[in-house]
Amino acid sequence: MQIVILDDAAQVAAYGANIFAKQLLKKPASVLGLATGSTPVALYQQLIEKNKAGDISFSQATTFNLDEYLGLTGEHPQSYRYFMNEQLFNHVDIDKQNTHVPPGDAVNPLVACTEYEQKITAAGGVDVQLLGIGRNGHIGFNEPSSGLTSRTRVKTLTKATIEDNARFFAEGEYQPHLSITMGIGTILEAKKVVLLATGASKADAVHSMVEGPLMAKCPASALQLHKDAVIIIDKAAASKLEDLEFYQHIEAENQKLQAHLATL
Ligand SMILES: N[C@@H]1[C@@H](O)[C@H](O)[C@@H](COP(=O)(O)O)O[C@@H]1O
Repeated sequence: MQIVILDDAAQVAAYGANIFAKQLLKKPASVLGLATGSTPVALYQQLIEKNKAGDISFSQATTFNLDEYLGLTGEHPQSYRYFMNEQLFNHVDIDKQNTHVPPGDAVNPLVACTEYEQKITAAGGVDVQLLGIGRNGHIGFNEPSSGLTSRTRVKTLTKATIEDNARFFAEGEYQPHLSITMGIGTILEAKKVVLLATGASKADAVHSMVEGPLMAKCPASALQLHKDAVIIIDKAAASKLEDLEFYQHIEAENQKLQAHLATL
């Protein structure tokens, strides 16, 4: 794991956006794995700005989102399809036909899960997967106890996740308890994964992910198995890491090496 500790959420978003921008410059027809939640919003804003400035283009890109609420259509304002349209797709030069979010209104959700996996494979697999993390260590909607080799499937949300996400729903509004999510095994097949976490409320989850044992109780700990996982966090989210100074030292050395390599 590469652990990048930055001062604040704005720096986290900028660092993450640069990874995606570089990926699009290197390979315009990239397959990008995308995430919802409040954390990636600032990163998407940066990508929109870079696109409007003509620095990057999504015209050849394909995207696959991690998850969707089961029971909501893409027109529902709390659906993740709606979120992605609002936060990114409507503002960049992407062909919406090439954007994929698991179908929350699928007649047969099990078939939809298999088809989603097939589409990812047919696209050549995900080049860079963006992730947030839940306070309980979930990635996508892979809640604690999720199989570490799981594939796209229907998952039941925990009470804690429902409560965390209740802020997006109006009082009395129907809030789904089920989702379709890429599995942990699906996520681990991305060539690179980039996880963002900001704020003190994520400090315990970040600690378990980075320094805890590999365990289904903390689904994000599965990223310890990935050969190219970049964890970008602010100081508040890093505040419970035991070896904080060591990670900062590694990153400083890493920056020096990158600067040297750029001169060759
Ligand atoms: N399914 C999403 C996750 O993909 C996201 O990482 C998490 C954290 O969201 P936030 O960034 O708002 O804390 O929320 C939801 O449960």
